[in-house]
Amino acid sequence: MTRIKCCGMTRVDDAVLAARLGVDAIGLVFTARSRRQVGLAQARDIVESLPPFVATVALFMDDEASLVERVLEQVRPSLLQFHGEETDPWCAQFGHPFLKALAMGEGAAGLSRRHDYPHAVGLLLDGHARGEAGGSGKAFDWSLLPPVREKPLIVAGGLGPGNVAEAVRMARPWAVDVASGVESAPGIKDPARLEAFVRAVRAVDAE
Ligand SMILES: O=C(O)c1ccccc1N[C@@H]1O[C@H](COP(=O)(O)O)[C@@H](O)[C@H]1O
Repeated sequence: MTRIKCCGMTRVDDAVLAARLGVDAIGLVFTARSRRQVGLAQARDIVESLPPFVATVALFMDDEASLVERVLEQVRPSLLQFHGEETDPWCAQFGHPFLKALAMGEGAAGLSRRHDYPHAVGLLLDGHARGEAGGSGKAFDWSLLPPVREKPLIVAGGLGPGNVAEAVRMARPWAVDVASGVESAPGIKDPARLEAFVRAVRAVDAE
């Protein structure tokens, strides 16, 4: 079964709906480089609204270690996600499981960096170019995913209800991750689009 992460949650109601629809993980963006940035109290409210077995992922992009530490202490996310130029030892310093995002804007070059992160529990391949923020709605060539995977691979970037089935069929990833493709505005999830996204993934899983 393909896991689903819905990133850039800013409202309790959206997170509760995502959980009800069967989303496996929600993402909370703490970097100031995002239009979906949440504060600590807002993030804690969202995390506390979730039922058991829905994972929470705290996203950073070249942020200070002190911010990551505050989030770990006050929000207690299941996983960290690093979206910038962070190195493997830097990401590992928190002693908390993390995903490392690789920018797939230059195609296979991004994928070649997967060997640089031995401590990551998974790699998130996003369509943005190196140095750019994610959450931009840019897709990459899903046929680039290698057949042999040392770690879980998560496909992100430019996914939505209309193309996620094709992405899953082509790439057979561990999980898919979506932000802008299920929104009516940055950080505001659209219930119909979110439901259609989950349905599309589950339909391919059932094929
Ligand atoms: O969502 C953001 O605002 C964001 C900001 C900075 C780095 C990463 C960000 N989001 C991640 O990007 C992927 C792809 O987003 P989209 O679906 O193309 O809009 C998203 O899933 C987040 O993991």
